[in-house]
Amino acid sequence: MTIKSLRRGYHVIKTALHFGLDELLPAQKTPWYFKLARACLFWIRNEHKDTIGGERLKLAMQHLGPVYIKFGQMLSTRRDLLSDAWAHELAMLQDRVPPFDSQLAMQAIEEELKAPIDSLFDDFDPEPLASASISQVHTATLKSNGKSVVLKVLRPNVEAQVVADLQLMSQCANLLEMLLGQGNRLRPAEVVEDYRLTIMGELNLKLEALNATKLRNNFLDSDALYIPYTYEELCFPRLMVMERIEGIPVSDIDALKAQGTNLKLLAERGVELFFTQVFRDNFFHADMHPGNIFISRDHPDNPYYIGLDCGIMGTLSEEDKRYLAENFLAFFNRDYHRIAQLYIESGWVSEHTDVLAFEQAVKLVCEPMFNKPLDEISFGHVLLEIFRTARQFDIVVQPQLVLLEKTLLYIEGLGRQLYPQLDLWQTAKPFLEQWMAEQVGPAAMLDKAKKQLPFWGDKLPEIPELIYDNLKMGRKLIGSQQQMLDRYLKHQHRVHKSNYLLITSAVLVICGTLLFEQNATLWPSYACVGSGILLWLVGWRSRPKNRKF
Ligand SMILES: Nc1ncnc2c1ncn2[C@@H]1O[C@H](COP(=O)(O)OP(=O)(O)OP(=O)(O)O)[C@@H](O)[C@H]1O
Repeated sequence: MTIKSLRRGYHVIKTALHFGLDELLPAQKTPWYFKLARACLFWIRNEHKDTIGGERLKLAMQHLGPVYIKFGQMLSTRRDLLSDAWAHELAMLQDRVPPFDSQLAMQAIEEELKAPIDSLFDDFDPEPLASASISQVHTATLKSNGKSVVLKVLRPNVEAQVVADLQLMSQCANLLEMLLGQGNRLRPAEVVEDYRLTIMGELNLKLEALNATKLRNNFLDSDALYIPYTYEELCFPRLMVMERIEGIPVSDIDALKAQGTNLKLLAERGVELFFTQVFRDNFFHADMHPGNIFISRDHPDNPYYIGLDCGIMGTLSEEDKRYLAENFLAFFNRDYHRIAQLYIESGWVSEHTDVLAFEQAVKLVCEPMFNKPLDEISFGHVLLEIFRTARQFDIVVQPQLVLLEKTLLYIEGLGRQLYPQLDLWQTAKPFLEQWMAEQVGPAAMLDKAKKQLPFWGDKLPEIPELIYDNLKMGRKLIGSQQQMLDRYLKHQHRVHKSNYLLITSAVLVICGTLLFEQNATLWPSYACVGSGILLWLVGWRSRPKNRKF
């Protein structure tokens, strides 16, 4: 631990105590040494006694800076762990932070490009277009084609700051886990690990550029989503250059209305996009907060989304996808038993779960939803509530499912904001039904066979050789089996012969003994015993040496 990290640690502890976060721990679970340590820091007082818990946490995170602000934002999406009130407070955290010095930005850009900015760009604007917790965005014109672009550059030293803060966070999380006990539903260590994966993904802009290109290619022919072009040859871990887009922020409903955007179509397209990304492409944008989504200004009657910031993308396994689709369908068919079964079959909950108890719990979650009009039912909330329920049954929620549930909540929230009567089921059902039919119908079989074709194409030339080798091996096998049989028969023959001689010798010895007692002449008796001994010797010698053949 360096002096710097000790100072940072002290700053974090001071902030936590200053906002009274220690008082939020249940008193009965706080051990004596924790209370003693708190008493030793008596000069740091809780100055927010009148503020409620969620708000105190929000203020503390705001005070601690960008890494904690982003952590708070992520935490706000873990509604399976936090109560709605706390999640609501944390969702209000804004990571629009003051820009950093343009000189530093330009220096970082030139270091990555290994060339002066004006050798590649015209009109570079030192005034940032936007400035967020991790990066800052500047506009320019690309010299080679005259197109408007943006340069997204990481904040100076942001990686070191993130790593140091993460280390501290995971130490605090481990301490908290110790205080609250392993079984606590907050699972601080798991949450911090989840955050680590998320934020580390955002720290590599080269990776973000690759994600953006992949998503762009998936939707090249789409009239629902546009992803700006990234100039991959100008993308590096700390710098990303992409096409500049013009759009209306999706949260600016007034501006969307003013230009006559077809909001119903837009909301429905949002749901379609989600299902297409998850089920068709298995590659979904998992950071769809309103700051990353813009709406086209052209043809507002047929509007499309513009997506930015592909740092966090999600994928599901084929199995998870199928279980998820079946889950949605089972939910709308009110088949709670099937939902419970699906959770167990998929391995999302332990196989030792009491299915009936779990089914009852799922029913308690789902049934009230059906008393609502369809346009008020929320897939995201259903999934969220089922996760919360499943936690009581010791579910290990897969990170990719949490990402998906979070994205679904965003999409739904967005859709309902755009068009409050949005009927998610009507929009999603045809898609899901078609997808399921494609998975299990004859077309799916044909498709799977088609997918196997390259494999068989590869293996086909080897088949005659394999057949020849197998036949040869078969012939050898028959030959060796025949030899084994011959050996066995010979062995049996020797065993029988030896047994016959031994029994005969025993009979002759017995006869010789009887003759010896009854006859005055002794030679027949000696002859019997002698030939008996001779036969015994021959029989003993002809015995097979070992029992194996
Ligand atoms: N291609 C672009 N064209 C126009 N503006 C852009 C473009 N890319 C980013 N911006 C602007 O910069 C802002 C920040 O970009 P982005 O969301 O990618 O950064 P970030 O650091 O990942 O922020 P956060 O993760 O907090 O959302 C966007 O909200 C948008 O206003």
